[in-house]
Amino acid sequence: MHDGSGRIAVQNLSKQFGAVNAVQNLSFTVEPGSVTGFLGPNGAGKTTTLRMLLGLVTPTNGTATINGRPHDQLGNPARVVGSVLENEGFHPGRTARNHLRVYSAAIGMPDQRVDEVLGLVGLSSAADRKAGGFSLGMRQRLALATALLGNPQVLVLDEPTNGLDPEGILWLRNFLRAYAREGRTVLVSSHLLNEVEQTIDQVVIISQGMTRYNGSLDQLRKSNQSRVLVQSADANGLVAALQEAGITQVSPMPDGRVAVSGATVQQIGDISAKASIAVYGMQEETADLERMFFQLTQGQYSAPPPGFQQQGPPPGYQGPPPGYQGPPPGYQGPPPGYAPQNTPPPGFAPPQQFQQQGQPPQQQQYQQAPPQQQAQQQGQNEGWGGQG
Ligand SMILES: Nc1ncnc2c1ncn2[C@@H]1O[C@H](COP(=O)(O)OP(=O)(O)OP(=O)(O)O)[C@@H](O)[C@H]1O
Repeated sequence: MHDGSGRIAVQNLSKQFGAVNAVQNLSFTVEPGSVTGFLGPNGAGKTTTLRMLLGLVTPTNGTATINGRPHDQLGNPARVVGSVLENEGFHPGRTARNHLRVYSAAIGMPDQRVDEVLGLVGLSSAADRKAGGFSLGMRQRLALATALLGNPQVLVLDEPTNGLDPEGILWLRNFLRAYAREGRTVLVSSHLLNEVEQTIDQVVIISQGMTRYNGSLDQLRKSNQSRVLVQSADANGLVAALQEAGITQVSPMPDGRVAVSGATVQQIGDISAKASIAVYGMQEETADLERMFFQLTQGQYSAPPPGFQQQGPPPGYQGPPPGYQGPPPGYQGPPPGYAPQNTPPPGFAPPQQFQQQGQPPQQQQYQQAPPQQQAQQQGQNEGWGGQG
């Protein structure tokens, strides 16, 4: 039997598809009581890892367990773990209620649970509509309702914000945080840190199939990795001089400045003086979370997000706080082959979040759960438009 701990443990997990190393020696644990973000750029190996955890793909090496057991040894797994993976299919001619009844019967839950989960995801008023006519956001909710049927201790969601409008994202955030507060385990994958940043407390960051960071989001935020922006008489000369001195995280910026990580202002000043390059100014800049995520996963982006290099420190910024002690615990170094890239190659498509900015919110297409169903949510879900 499983140990009932709610813990997810991934140990030395690898998956090779022919020549593709989709996941390489990945290890992390996810504890109950918090929402953990499983983050990495497109193709990092998130879906493959989750599919191994859910028994849908056989690992080449290593183990992925829930409650100390692989998925196929969980007994009635739907009562332990609920999941929503990409491309969930529904019979288009079947109503939401009937779809849920089929699944509910298959895992031995009473029909009454169907109405409960419809209420939990705010689909009660659409219960008798055919799933074929549902919007993407509604299909996401129906998939979540299906995952919740077994009242599982562990919830695993792959890119759950896809297709949700801002209101839906807020609703999902409140729902997941409340679910975790009940002592359950929630693991949510995303390639967009900013979409899950306000939802998660713990984070596992992977890139190129390997773990880059595993720890609390707060710790990552507080680590204050900084860089120095240098205005000099000769940017190329300064880059060469710094690299010769063994400082490798050096990137010329479009505005003529040079961004340097892993070196102090004094070191940079000494190196430029030795190379006889005049320095007109230096600014220390603390990394924001988005930039740290980018740094941790940089090897896999084809180019930095637009504006990435241009960001300056906020007004009033006075350098890193006293006591800065380097990268956070859990940081496992830059990806192999990391090389700063400053100019997007031809055909560069910016990450999705930048394409999405400025789009009008979609019209709300279904109704807030009635009060008695909200009550069923044990105070956890504040409903549409609820406050985070
Ligand atoms: N069935 C498969 N056969 C061959 N290669 C695969 C298969 N599934 C995944 N891959 C490859 O494994 C790598 C990791 O893919 P995966 O879908 O796990 O990444 P991901 O982090 O979930 O990406 P995304 O954010 O785009 O969903 C990719 O290079 C992908 O092309």
